[in-house]
Formats: sequence, structure tokens, C-alpha cells
Amino acid sequence: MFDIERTTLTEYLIAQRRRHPGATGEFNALILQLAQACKAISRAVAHGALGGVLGSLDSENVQGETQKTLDVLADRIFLRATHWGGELAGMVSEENDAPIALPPGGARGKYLLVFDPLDGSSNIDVNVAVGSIFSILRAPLPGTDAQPEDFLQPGTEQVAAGYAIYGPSTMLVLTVGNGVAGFTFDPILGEFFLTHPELRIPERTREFAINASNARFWEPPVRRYVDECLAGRSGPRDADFNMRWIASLVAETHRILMRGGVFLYPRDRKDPAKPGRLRLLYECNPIGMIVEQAGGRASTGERPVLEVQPERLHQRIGFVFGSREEVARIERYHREPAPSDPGEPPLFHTRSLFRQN
Ligand SMILES: O=P(O)(O)OC[C@H]1O[C@](O)(COP(=O)(O)O)[C@@H](O)[C@@H]1O
Ligand SMILES: [Mg+2]
Ligand SMILES: [Mg+2]
Repeated sequence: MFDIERTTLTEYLIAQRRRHPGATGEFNALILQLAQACKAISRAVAHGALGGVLGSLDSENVQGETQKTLDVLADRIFLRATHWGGELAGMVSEENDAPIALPPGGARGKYLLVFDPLDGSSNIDVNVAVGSIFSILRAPLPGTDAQPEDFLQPGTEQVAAGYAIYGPSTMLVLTVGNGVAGFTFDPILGEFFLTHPELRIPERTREFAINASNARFWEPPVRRYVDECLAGRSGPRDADFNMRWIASLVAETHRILMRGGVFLYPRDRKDPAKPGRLRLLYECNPIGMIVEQAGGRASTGERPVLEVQPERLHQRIGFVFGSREEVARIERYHREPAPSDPGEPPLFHTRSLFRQN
């Protein structure tokens, strides 16, 4: 039911700006442009097959992944919404090898934008939740075109981060470094309203998310953690755990923000050229900032992901995040030697469900 008293995204941003007396309004303008992009993508997602946005293109992105129609459309929408405003000095997207050039002759601003226009692309054609992720950094040389190396800043330097989830309802979840707020989109009014102020991740959880088809490539600390969860009440954790896998980082993040849990896409031995699946700059860092701002923990599995110095724009890395206690436990398992091995753990036993080669 519509409530006239609800805070809009614009009102929220104006209230946040009061914390920064020297603020010019450029930052808020940029966030509102991003929200506008998310509204447009939400509309395209909602129309599905009617809008002709399902299916794949013949093209591949820089990661060698086949691009979906919606990947390319969402990328274009982000670009169109932000590149003329004069707030940006540069932008990097998952779908583009190099930083995207800003229009010649247009103003250059003081922020850098890094984004994954459409996250969870494999879910588009099966009508499961997808999202968009963005991160905002400061440009080292405001007013000039950013260079590729300018984007290689650790996640601790992010000014803001957010994601939109296009699920049964569309939501924008945002941190400007002062906690995390969730806004629900009213498609009739075309406005995001604050519905989830001060989101906090519960500290303790009995739910984990991992792509178990990679089990044979996991490193021992990850195997140990998952085995202990699967052992349930009869194992060392003395508790039954639930498992989830949506194959959409945004959707997994949203579930963990709403009811707790832990997510693992760890470094593994599947492909030595890819130390992890997820991309540091536009997946792990923004989600990591949101998670930490919501009282959770975001890690490479060994240390805080936000402290990693990026080396490449599209760098991949192991990513573990969620409820603090569980992530701290996984980090501890990476530090300490595995408990004396009484034989193969049940999950990897040759006669078990996930047979080890
Ligand atoms: O195919 P898998 O192993 O389930 O990987 C799923 C992961 O890949 C991603 O979809 C990658 O994102 P993109 O769709 O932006 O490439 C994550 O959202 C998700 O966590
Ligand atoms: Mg993604
Ligand atoms: Mg993507």
C-alpha cells in the first residue's frame, strides 16, 4: 500500500549529504543516474520475452563469456544514464575490455564508476532473479580522462557501492559508507522508496551457498568447512545446515542481507589461469563493502577482500562473505592445519555423492 510518508531515494541522499558540508551534489546526481539505469533495466527484465531481450548474441566479452542480449543492453543503459552528466572521469564495465571512453568534449568529473551491468546472466532465460552491481571510486586526477591504472584501487577506497536486484520486486541496496539501506521500486510511481533502513547481517547462521559441482577442485580448508556443514548435527558443528545456490551473486547477497548465511566462491584448482570465479573490481569489492557496512565480513577466504590491491581491471579472486562468525571460521581453517585426517572426508569418499577423481 502506498504510504505518502515514505522516504524516497532522493530524500535519503539529501539527508546523507548533510554529513558532508562541502558536498556539491555531484555524488547524489551520479547515484540518481545509476538508479535511473536500474529502473530501465528492471523494465527490460520485467518484459522478458515480450521485450525481445532473452537469448544470447554471437559476441563474447573480455572474459570469453558469450554475451546475452540483456548483458549488452544493460551495459548500454548504464553508459547512457551516466556518461554525459559530468560527474565521471571514467568507467569500467564487465562487458568492455578497456575503460569506456567518455564523450569527446563532455565535462570530466571527480568520480570513477565500475560496474557489472547484468549479474547472474545465466538466469535471464529461466526467469530467475538477476541484478546490477556498481562501485564508485574517486578519480586521482579529477577533471581529466582517467587512465586504466586509476581504477586499480583497493575496495577500502570505495566511496559508495550498490546493487539492484530484479526479482519479484525490484530493489536498490546502497551504501554510501554509513550503513546499508534498501529501497523498493514502485513501478507505477517510478520511484525507489526506503523500505529497509539500516540493514544488518545476522552474526550467526545455519545456511551456506556454494557451487558444489566444483567440489573436486576445492582446497582442503573449503572441503573441511563444507564437510562439517554437511555432517550436520552428527558432525563437529553439532547443527544442521541448509544449502542454497542461485548462480546469481546479487540474489545470494540479498538473501544473506535479509536472513544471514555465508557465500563461498573460493579460489580452486579448476583452471590455474583463473584464481577464483568472481571479479574483484565490480563484483567482490562492491558486494564486500555492502557486506562489511551491514556488519558482515567479506574475505578472499584468507584475508579481507577490500584490502587486496588490484592488479588488473578484470582480475578474478576467491570470495567468501556473509555472517561474521562463519567467514572468520573459514579464514581460520585456511590458517590452521587440517585436523588429523581419519581417511577421506565423507563428501569426497570414492563411494560418496561427490566422488573424487
Ligand atoms: O556458473 P556458476 O559457477 O554457478 O557461477 C555463478 C556466478 O557467476 C556469476 O553469474 C557471474 O556474474 P555474470 O553473470 O555477471 O557473469 C555470479 O553472479 C554467480 O555467483
Ligand atoms: Mg556478475
Ligand atoms: Mg555480468
